[in-house]
Formats: sequence, C-alpha cells, structure tokens
Amino acid sequence: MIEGLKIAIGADHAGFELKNALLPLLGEGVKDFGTFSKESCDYTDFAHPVATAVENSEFDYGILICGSANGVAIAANKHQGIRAALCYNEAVTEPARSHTDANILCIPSNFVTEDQAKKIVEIFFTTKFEGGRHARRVNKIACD
Ligand SMILES: O=C(CO)[C@H](O)[C@H](O)[C@H](O)COP(=O)(O)O
Repeated sequence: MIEGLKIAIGADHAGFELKNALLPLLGEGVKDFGTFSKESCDYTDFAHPVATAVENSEFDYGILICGSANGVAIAANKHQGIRAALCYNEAVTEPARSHTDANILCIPSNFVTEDQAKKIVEIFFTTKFEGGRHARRVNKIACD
C-alpha cells in the first residue's frame, strides 16, 4: 500500500480492469479519472486530465494505462513538466524514477500481467530520483 502520496490514475477500455486491480494499492490519496467501464473509449480523454492534474501540482504522480501504453505516454508527454515513462517490467521501471524522475507511470495492460503491474507500481513509488548527473540531463529535456 502506498501512503502519503496524491496519485491521479486513468485508463482507457484496455486498461480498465488493470486500473481497478491497482486502485487498492494506491492509498487514500488516489483519484480515479476513469474510464469506468469496458466500453470502447479514447485514451486521450484520460491521459490529458491526469497529465493536467500532475502538471498543475494537484497530484504528486500519475498512472496511465492503455493497451500498449504508447498512446497515453505520447499524450501525457505533451504537457509541460510531465515526464511520462512507459514501464513494462521492473528493470525498466527503476531507472524511470532514479535516472529520469518520471512523474507519470504508463503501464501497457496488453503486455503485463496483474502481478507484474503491481510490482511495477511498487518499484515506481519506492525508487528515489538520484539527482546529480541525472538532474543535469532532466533539466535539459525541456525544449521550449
Ligand atoms: O494501446 C492503446 C493506444 O496506445 C489503446 O489502449 C488501444 O488498445 C489501441 O489503440 C487499440 O484500440 P481498440 O479500439 O481497442 O482496437
């Protein structure tokens, strides 16, 4: 269980069931931005509100889920100050936080099991940004 963090979570139809499976892990600070059924929908309608909420510092972190996680990651990364990382296993999730200070976790529901996704969430929220040379690089990401 993750405590003391405000987390915004959203998913499209492909990620709906995985989102529901992850919600109990996310503590009292979680807000579910939908979708709320398996009916077909557009990942952008959830990626943008979650990214906006993190961008505006209303939430500490976001989690976005769609089938491949490419759509939600591409949409979220359009937002100022958002570093949305596509994380499909534990090994790639650790540097998403420690090296690139990701603030939105993007999980591909079609390519991970529920158990793998739970481990990814645990790694993401227990790994600290290392700073140092990585801070220099993160500071050079913005191009506007
Ligand atoms: O992975 C996705 C976008 O990156 C979406 O979740 C969908 O799975 C994908 O776009 C396929 O859409 P469909 O309407 O479910 O065929």
